Amino acid sequence: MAPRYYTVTWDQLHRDSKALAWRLLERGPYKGIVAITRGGLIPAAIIARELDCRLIESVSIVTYDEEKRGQPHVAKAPDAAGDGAGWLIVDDLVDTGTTARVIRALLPKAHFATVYAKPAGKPTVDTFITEVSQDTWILFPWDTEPQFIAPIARSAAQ
Ligand SMILES: O=P(O)(O)OC[C@H]1O[C@H](OP(=O)(O)OP(=O)(O)O)[C@H](O)[C@@H]1O
Ligand code: HPA
Ligand SMILES: [Mg+2]
Repeated sequence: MAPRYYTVTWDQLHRDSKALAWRLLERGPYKGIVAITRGGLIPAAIIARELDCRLIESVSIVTYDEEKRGQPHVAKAPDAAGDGAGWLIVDDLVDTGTTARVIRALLPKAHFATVYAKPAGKPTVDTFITEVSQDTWILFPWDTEPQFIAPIARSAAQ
């Protein structure tokens, strides 16, 4: 069966990331933010701006090739952040929780936040904003572009 899609625009991503920043504010301050590249980079930048945090660390974990899941691979481990105490980890979403489990093993004491969460990944995340069903693929603005779509009447006639 073709996957369902949930399209996120830049504007929506900005608003949802700001909503996450509001929720995280009461738990702070944080020593710094660990962005999980690449998907966590833009939410992390928005949250860092709102929390007035200028220390940003990155971790690169590669789990997917487009929509196909593989074995998680740590392409870049954190340089600072120790065991994660006082640090905030930010990613765009948790899906199966595979990436989250790897980052939690690296930084067990950090607070882990994502903008979006699917049910299977929910137990691995401390704070998130919007839940999306497991059979839905989230289309982020950096993976899409606006294009011509035929009128409904024309596509329905085919
Ligand atoms: O909960 P999971 O099933 O692990 O899925 C979530 C992870 O998958 C995506 O990253 P991806 O591996 O596609 O790399 P990217 O961020 O560089 O696009 C997404 O950005 C999360 O990091
Ligand atoms: O639903 C998703 N959208 C984009 N990237 C992802 N990586 C895992 N799940 C997803
Ligand atoms: Mg990612």
